[in-house]
Amino acid sequence: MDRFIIRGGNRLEGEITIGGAKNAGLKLMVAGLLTSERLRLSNVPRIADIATMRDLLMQHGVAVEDVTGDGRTLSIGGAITSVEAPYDIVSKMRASILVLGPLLARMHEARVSLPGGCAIGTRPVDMHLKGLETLGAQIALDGGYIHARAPGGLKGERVILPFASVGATENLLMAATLARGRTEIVNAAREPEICDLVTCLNRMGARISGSGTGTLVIDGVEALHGVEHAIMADRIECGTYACAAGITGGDLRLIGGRASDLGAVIRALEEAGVEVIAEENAIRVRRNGPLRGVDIMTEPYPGFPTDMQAQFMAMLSIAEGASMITETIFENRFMHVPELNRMGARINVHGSSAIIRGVDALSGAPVMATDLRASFSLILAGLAARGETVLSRIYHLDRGYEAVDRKLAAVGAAIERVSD
Ligand SMILES: CC(=O)N[C@H]1[C@@H](OP(=O)(O)OP(=O)(O)OC[C@H]2O[C@@H](n3ccc(=O)[nH]c3=O)[C@H](O)[C@@H]2O)O[C@H](CO)[C@@H](O)[C@@H]1O
Ligand SMILES: C=C(OP(=O)(O)O)C(=O)O
Repeated sequence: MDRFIIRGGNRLEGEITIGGAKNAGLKLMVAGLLTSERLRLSNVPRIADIATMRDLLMQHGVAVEDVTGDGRTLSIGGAITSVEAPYDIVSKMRASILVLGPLLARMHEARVSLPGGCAIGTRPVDMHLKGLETLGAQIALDGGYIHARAPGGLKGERVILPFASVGATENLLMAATLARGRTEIVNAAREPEICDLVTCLNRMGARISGSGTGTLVIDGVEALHGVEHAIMADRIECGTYACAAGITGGDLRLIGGRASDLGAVIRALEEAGVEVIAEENAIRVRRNGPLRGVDIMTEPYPGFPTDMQAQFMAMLSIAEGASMITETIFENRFMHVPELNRMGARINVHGSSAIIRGVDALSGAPVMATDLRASFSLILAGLAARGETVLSRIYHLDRGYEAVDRKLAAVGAAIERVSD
């Protein structure tokens, strides 16, 4: 199993190119199930989750071709020969649940393994299922699988989500594009990745309005067609490297980063004493003065993203004064706390809040990654710590960050990937 060895203390300076967004790319790949024509996606990140989604689409019989031979442009399409999403793939990647709506819409049937919980929470899919039932699906749970049928096709309806779930919004949105009549999704999630999906679906011939608002209106169409679409830049990767500049007192230009997607993150960075300058097609992030403690609460977009919580916690662990981070999206997303404390941080968790008392310095230690963003928080801590940090279980990181060691080493970090 691979590990990262990080020797802390280097100030990071230079340019990092931000890749395509994992959380947009995965859903855009799934959108390929909605048409028999070719969907060509560019700016594809080379990460493990994209490879897993490729396996899943191929399991459905759909072709996924690497057009340019470098994994950056994928052409997806063809006949669906299986409506089953098996346990071994779904258990690797929860986003697999998103094939449910498109399969139902196009094939009128789907058999998808229940994803179960993961390191950050129980993560039920009740809103996905209830919403699809409202659109006329008959759903049965059997042997750990969701068996869904819509013999006469799905029918547009008004669906009110009790919580603005990203995944439920996307599943229902994709299902509704091929349903009969009008669907309204009320209390829809407004994440930029959903807007990217809507843009692509509309280009494919879907009739969706309300993108970026809490109500999506979808007028179903007979069929969608193939298009080309470039995946948006990854706002979470961008925010993560912004924290790398913040924690090391560095100066990074994040090429491709879009300030408009990062409002709450930029506000929190600035409050913490990190300067952020929006440039054309880039964001420059630097810190000269001290880091200051800030209070943060995670919320659905446009609030502060839960996917940036662990990285901010690492950065605030060496800030002047205290910070409080409240996690409202997932019930168990503090697994990085004991690992950060092993590196000398002073963090206490009280229910859904963590109190971070800034320390003068962290010290390197062997630590273990527990999930994707938690893994990066430990890298950030390692970059700022005295001495050597050895981060194991980095397969979590490979799910969603491309070439972390190469990108960080290019801006001055002492980081090395080693295999046992
Ligand atoms: C692949 C992807 O895009 N993942 C993102 C997506 O996850 P995901 O789509 O799973 O996140 P959701 O917005 O659906 O989940 C938010 C909360 O709602 C709960 N819930 C959700 C659905 C449901 O049917 N019932 C239910 O109770 C979840 O357990 C969680 O506590 O949005 C999250 C919130 O921004 C991000 O952290 C993830 O990175
Ligand atoms: C939680 C995340 O992803 P997933 O929903 O795929 O687990 C994430 O990207 O931080």
